[in-house]
Amino acid sequence: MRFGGLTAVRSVDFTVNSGEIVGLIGPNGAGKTTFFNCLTGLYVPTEGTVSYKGTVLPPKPHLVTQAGIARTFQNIRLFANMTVLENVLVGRHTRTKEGLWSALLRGPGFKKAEKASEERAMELLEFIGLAHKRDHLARNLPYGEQRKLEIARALASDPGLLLLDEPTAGMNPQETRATEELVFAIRDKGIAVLLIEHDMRFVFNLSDRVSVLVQGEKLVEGTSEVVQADERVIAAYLGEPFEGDPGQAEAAEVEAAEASADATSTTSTKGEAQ
Ligand SMILES: Nc1ncnc2c1ncn2[C@@H]1O[C@H](COP(=O)(O)OP(=O)(O)OP(=O)(O)O)[C@@H](O)[C@H]1O
Repeated sequence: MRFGGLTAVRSVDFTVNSGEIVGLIGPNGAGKTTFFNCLTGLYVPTEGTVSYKGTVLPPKPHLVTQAGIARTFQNIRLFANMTVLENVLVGRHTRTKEGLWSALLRGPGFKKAEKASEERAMELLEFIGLAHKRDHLARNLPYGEQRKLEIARALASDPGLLLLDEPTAGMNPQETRATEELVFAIRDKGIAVLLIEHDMRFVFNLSDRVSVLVQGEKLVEGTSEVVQADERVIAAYLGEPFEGDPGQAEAAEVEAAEASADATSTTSTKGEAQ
């Protein structure tokens, strides 16, 4: 995927199998979200294709959802002034066959479909533990529940593959643990999960396989153990391997941090004086 002169994702060949949880990690700007956007039809890749169950997908978001791939976004994208139930029902629309006229006339076919959709939405709310809040406005939910609701909305399209973009961003440790259980439960339903995450403990704990993107290219892919031990990953992403006298290295880091803090406070003092 190229943007003008910038190649954001280069020759990334990537497969997710059913029943798998796969983690996609990499430093900021590595191309992870761009890769998700290519998979879901938000971007039309400059070269290459995305296939689902052996069929090449047209790069159009609604067709990708219809085919069986659903996603959440890095930032919450709920309908804040709609209820919890309504938000899930919105995610259901790709699976209802009733057309516009039927919906407008609210004929018997529409009412039946509406009832079935509502039942399915309630099942999903039970599954994520928000059934008791069905009539609450989305904006009034605590942050962790809003993220859960996004996942329920994505599940409402009955996906075979769920893409989660930083599902634990901004969560406290309890919410993160609950999300971990939720992802396992989703996998246990037979849905494949591909997730972008910066929380390394979360990603290595959950994933059957982890793929590392660096500057738009796949650096390494393997089990959590393999990836965590890979020298290139440690150097490029997890931090330099620890070498030499720890005392000296620490002292140098503290000195550098103090020097930069001094510089910042001098600048801000100057700023205030002006
Ligand atoms: N629509 C766009 N137009 C131009 N450049 C873009 C566009 N989207 C992404 N990029 C660039 O592509 C590169 C990859 O960005 P991307 O957001 O995919 O990285 P990321 O790995 O998801 O980062 P982060 O972890 O910070 O979310 C960056 O250099 C970014 O500036």
